[in-house]
Amino acid sequence: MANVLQTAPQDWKYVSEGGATIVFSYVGPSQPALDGMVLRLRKTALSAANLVHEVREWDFDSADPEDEPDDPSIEYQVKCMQRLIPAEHLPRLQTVTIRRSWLEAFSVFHNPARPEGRRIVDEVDLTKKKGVLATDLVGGHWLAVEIKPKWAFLASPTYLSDETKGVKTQTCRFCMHTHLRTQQGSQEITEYCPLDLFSGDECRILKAIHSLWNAWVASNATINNLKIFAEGKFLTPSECQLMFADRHAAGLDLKAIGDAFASTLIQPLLRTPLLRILSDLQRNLDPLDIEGLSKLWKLTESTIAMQTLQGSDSVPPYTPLGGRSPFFQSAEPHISEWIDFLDTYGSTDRPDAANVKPSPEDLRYFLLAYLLSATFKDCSVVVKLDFLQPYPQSTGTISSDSVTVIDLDPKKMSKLKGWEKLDAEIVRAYALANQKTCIDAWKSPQSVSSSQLTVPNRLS
Ligand SMILES: O=P(O)(O)O[C@@H]1[C@@H](OP(=O)(O)O)[C@H](OP(=O)(O)O)[C@H](O)[C@H](OP(=O)(O)O)[C@H]1OP(=O)(O)O
Ligand SMILES: Nc1ncnc2c1ncn2[C@@H]1O[C@H](COP(=O)(O)OP(=O)(O)OP(=O)(O)O)[C@@H](O)[C@H]1O
Repeated sequence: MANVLQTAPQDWKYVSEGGATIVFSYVGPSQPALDGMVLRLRKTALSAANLVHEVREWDFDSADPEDEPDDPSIEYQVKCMQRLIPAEHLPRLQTVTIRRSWLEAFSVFHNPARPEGRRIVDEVDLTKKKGVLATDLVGGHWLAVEIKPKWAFLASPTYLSDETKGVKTQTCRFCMHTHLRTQQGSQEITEYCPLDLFSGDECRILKAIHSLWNAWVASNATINNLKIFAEGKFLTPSECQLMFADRHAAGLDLKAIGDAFASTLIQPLLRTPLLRILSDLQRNLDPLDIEGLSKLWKLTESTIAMQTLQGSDSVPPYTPLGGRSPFFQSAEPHISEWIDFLDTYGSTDRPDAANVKPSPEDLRYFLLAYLLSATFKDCSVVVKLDFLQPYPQSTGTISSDSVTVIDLDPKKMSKLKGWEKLDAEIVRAYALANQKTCIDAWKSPQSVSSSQLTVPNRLS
């Protein structure tokens, strides 16, 4: 196992972070186990961190790292993701041991490099004894473009309510969410629509790239849907000339640089099978929509309740979606259950979304499927590119396309309730808006005409 405890904080360089983790690339003295790798560490909210500092100041260095399981992303990738995504599109991951005193020094050293907006809400989780070492996708002699594409499909109408069907089958979730965010005061205005990026159509993918670029420029690189790195350096628009080989960019304005960027990025995006794989997975794993899933939860609960409490008129209250139901298994899935789920998902016996039964087995299947779909809706794609030329050329030093997917962490059952609430909020806000039409290039023509999931009136 690579030993990061023998490295100093200055042997690492801050790369970037998301809501849950923070990533550093190794820049210290050459050692085969660490060269070309990044360290991905879990974060914790500052309030939670303070609580832990107070209560458990004493024992972290002495605790045995073996007592802590590996970061869930490792097992999830090895046992699940590798069955769904070809290995060449996944980074290599391995577990490493860390220690509180090492993390403390590390965190103090690197905190100033973090964006203020992140620094005031969370910090490296000092209680963790394990981190993840991964292939460094941004740190070499190339341009790395990271796109967080988000939701790739329009909801299937099958289980939608009459109130939401019109909206959800016309406008994609990302565009509706952008509208809500704008209403809530977000300055990050974007015209990007994921359905363009996932369309497979050159003009539409170019449109998506230009929209991402414009939002990147307008936000001064603070949007989370597009990040650009040159030799590991996170770029802002004022540093765009670093995207070019030599000094070709001199005299080019941001519009011309955006054109060069789009005409270079379009090639790997058109060629890679990864976008289509992600879009198919998202769609196939979420055939019910959160609304259908919620109806299935209620119906399953009421069906079992009525069987259990035969003859009784008293109807139990519904457990919120994803909560602890007394009527069926609703715990967070363990890795062995994920493996069984994937066996079923890959078989001909998988439950039919057009004919869902209110049984604990079908419900459990669609719950896990939804969680897995959520992982693919929230992952990012990193594309390795040659440095730009002012006028696009077909030759390049990066011989084969490298398009890799990152952030494939498992999502938790406990998120379902929040997702249901957010979905309702997004659609409610959008119903009053001037609705745009998003074109889903891969929508299957057949859809079931009427909902099979009717919650009994007295229970709805
Ligand atoms: O709900 P969404 O679509 O806004 O996605 C969240 C992301 O917001 P985004 O829309 O990309 O700006 C959000 O991204 P940021 O932290 O805002 O960069 C997280 O990825 C979050 O996942 P988790 O809670 O860290 O597991 C994401 O939450 P999940 O819905 O994937 O749980
Ligand atoms: N293997 C890698 N090589 C280089 N950079 C990486 C790698 N993995 C992650 N990063 C960088 O670190 C950032 C944070 O990682 P990641 O997206 O996995 O975090 P997260 O907290 O899970 O994100 P989210 O908020 O989407 O849940 C990424 O956006 C990317 O810029």
